[in-house]
Amino acid sequence: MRVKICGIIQPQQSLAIAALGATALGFICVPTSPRYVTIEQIQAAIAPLSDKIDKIGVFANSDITEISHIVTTSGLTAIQLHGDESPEFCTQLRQALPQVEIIKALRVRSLEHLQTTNNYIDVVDTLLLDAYHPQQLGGTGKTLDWQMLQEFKPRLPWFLAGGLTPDNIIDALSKLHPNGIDLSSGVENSPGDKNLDKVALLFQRLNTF
Ligand SMILES: O=C(O)c1ccccc1NCC(=O)[C@H](O)[C@H](O)COP(=O)(O)O
Repeated sequence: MRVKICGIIQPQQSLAIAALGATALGFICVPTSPRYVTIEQIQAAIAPLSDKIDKIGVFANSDITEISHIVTTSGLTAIQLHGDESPEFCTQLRQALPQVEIIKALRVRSLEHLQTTNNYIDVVDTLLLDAYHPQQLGGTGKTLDWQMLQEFKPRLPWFLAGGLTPDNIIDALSKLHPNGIDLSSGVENSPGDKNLDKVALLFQRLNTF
């Protein structure tokens, strides 16, 4: 299973978190986020990492020129679209960056809204389900309604996100079967400052599951 730790700011934490077992690290390229990182910060965080680790840039409603510039200059290997990007936008992004994994995040508002993931099946590689918050785009610590996801079995691999912590992860995985999990605030001291003891506890719990 893929394990993504998102919202990394400090280069030394990226190496430590990869060493603890993360398969993917997320870098927030959304300027309004307290976890926002510049191209230079991403380069510094990515430099010591092995090729096996996925380096995911998180964007929200950015244009293709900007995404392409950040991805190609920083060394990111995947793009997570966390805003209101349409399937048409995803198709154009694929044409611009054919080698890069595209992950479409959906901030799930309702069961009906969840069905909109069907529109992305042919145009992205991976889906990510996050919790909806009226004021914040992500990193909210808010948990999804797992009951609502019981029947969610898309044709694409998917990440479960939203309020996951070392304390609730086993409960989540005993109810749902995502291909990956994504944690941010549940393993932090404060936005962008990851708590390595909590990250270690997460992998300890995952290893016993
Ligand atoms: O984390 C942010 O600050 C953020 C800001 C704007 C768009 C997306 C953002 N995060 C996206 C993520 O992938 C987070 O890992 C995801 O929302 C889960 O966060 P959390 O509930 O804190 O585990």
